[in-house]
Amino acid sequence: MKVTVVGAGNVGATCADVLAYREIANEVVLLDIKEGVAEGKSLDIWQKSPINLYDTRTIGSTNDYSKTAGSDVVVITSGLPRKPGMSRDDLIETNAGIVKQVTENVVKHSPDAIIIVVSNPLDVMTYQAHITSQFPRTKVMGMAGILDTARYRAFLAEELNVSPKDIQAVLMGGHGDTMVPLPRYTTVGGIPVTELIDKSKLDEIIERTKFGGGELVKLMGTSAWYAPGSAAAQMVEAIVRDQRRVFPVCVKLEGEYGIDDVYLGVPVILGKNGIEKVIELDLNDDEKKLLEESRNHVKEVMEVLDSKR
Ligand SMILES: NC(=O)c1ccc[n+]([C@@H]2O[C@H](COP(=O)([O-])OP(=O)(O)OC[C@H]3O[C@@H](n4cnc5c(N)ncnc54)[C@H](O)[C@@H]3O)[C@@H](O)[C@H]2O)c1
Ligand SMILES: O=C(O)C[C@H](O)C(=O)O
Repeated sequence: MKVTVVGAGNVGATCADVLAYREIANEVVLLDIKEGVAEGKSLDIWQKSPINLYDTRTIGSTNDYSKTAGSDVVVITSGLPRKPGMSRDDLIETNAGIVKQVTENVVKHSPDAIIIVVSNPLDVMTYQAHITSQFPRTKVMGMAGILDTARYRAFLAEELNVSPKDIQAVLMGGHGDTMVPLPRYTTVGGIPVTELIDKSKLDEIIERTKFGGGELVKLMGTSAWYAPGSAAAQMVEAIVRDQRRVFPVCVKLEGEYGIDDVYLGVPVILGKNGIEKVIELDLNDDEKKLLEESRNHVKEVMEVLDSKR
């Protein structure tokens, strides 16, 4: 299996590193527009192989897409990260151009690839990759739900003083402040979370999760990369190993949840064909309302993109 990661910055390099040391692919190509960066980082990851004992070959490229040819999966992380005081949507203009240009090259050299978008604003950049590639919706998706859910699970594990491994949860909606956490579908070792934590504390954790990306931007002056890079690698793994994992993933909805033509995070089954199935949960009225608000927000930003095309 061959995987390309476009963008050798914080998220892309982390993703390539996880793909290599977990031997998720035989070959990982890291590509960046900045001279030497991708070559340097992939060489560094390769030189770590005798220490960490893996044989995934990592190859770097300065914007030479011929090296990426025939990739099975392409992860797009290229684009600006936000700085303190910015929203993800503020990145739209610059990143839409970058994602468009990158996707055109990906399609040319890897026409059968499955594309995973990471660049922000996530839902709308997934839309951009989809319209540029013209690939079926099952093969163009965005990574955000695994990350948002991981933050929620980590905060819950800390509060309950239990292993994060035992917390199962699902979050839906756009990757932003309107994301929709679902306490009804959150369990701790099979026990509904609502039996273990009081409502006000759970509400606090949900609020912290919604602004989890911003919390890190404020601390570091740029956005997160360890969890995002690992989350993207986990999606790649589910595809290349045909694991049929159930993850929240950003996908174009075509009537599911009563929503058409909008890119939103929903639970899906992820396997060798990409999105194998969109899972439709039976949401209650409050949850439906939150999802509708999230849908409206993403749709507005999609319209901004449409107006600039
Ligand atoms: N979906 C998520 O959950 C999530 C999480 C974290 C970050 N992000 C987003 O991912 C993106 C990358 O974040 P980062 O922290 O790695 O940023 P970064 O600045 O560290 O890396 C971005 C890289 O993209 C490269 N690049 C820019 N234009 C390019 C082009 N046309 N072709 C190839 N490479 C190009 C840059 O040279 C840079 O190395 C940002 O948009 C950020 O907001 C999304
Ligand atoms: O917050 C950001 O800008 C980056 C990313 O979307 C995140 O949630 O960490």
